[in-house]
Amino acid sequence: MITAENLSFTYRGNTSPALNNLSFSIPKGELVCLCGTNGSGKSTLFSLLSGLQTPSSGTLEVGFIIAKGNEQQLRAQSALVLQDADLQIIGSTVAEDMMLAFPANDADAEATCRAMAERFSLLDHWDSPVHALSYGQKRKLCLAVSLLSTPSLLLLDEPFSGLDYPAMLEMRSIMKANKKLGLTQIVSVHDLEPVIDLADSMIVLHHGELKGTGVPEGLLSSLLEYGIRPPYSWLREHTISPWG
Ligand SMILES: Nc1ncnc2c1ncn2[C@@H]1O[C@H](COP(=O)(O)OP(=O)(O)OP(=O)(O)O)[C@@H](O)[C@H]1O
Repeated sequence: MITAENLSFTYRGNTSPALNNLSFSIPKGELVCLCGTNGSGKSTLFSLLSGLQTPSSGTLEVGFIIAKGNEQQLRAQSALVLQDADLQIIGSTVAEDMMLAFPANDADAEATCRAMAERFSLLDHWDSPVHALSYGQKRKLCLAVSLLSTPSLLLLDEPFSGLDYPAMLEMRSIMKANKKLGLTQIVSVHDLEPVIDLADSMIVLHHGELKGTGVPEGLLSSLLEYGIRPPYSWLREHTISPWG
């Protein structure tokens, strides 16, 4: 369970808050669609949820970890997958990038990493230099590495951007599999189409304010007001059609 109560955050040197007085809760295992226009505060919320930033005021509880004050534990339990894979990959090969998630003396590390590489269809690239991977493969590598730490919260920043149709289908399959495993996932998107049918709930941000939270059906009609385009099936006949 994730709970935010009157959560606010202001960047150093800024006069207005990037997030202002947010209160919401997310049950364990949900897939949440986080949406808002550019600058609405999505990345900032991810920074707080992943322990990279500390709330300026209010509280944030992830599992039994309460920020502020426990950001280190928050970092251990939340996995943030950035939109730009090149900012996240630190190894020189797929194998090295994955193995860096474990201490050097961990005897089980290679088997665990190879199993994860297989799940993400990266095993054939095990010894490939990371610069030789495609954009989509790099993004899968980041996701695979983030899951190696068995997080309880997965934060995906624009996971569909730049992916082709088969890769988008694969990303959806990964999310569905994560959901089956009971992993809580928050997915930040500008375009709702490829994910809204998988979402249990939504969080809508606008200029750092929370404009809505709850099941998609209760929020989709209000989105245009905040510069977010509802999915086509909702505009046409107020339904959420399976994407694919
Ligand atoms: N490092 C920073 N220093 C100062 N202000 C920042 C910083 N990062 C973000 N901001 C400001 O905080 C507000 C929220 O930005 P944030 O990046 O969280 O929005 P976002 O919803 O993720 O946007 P986008 O969709 O463009 O990625 C914006 O007004 C932005 O200018």
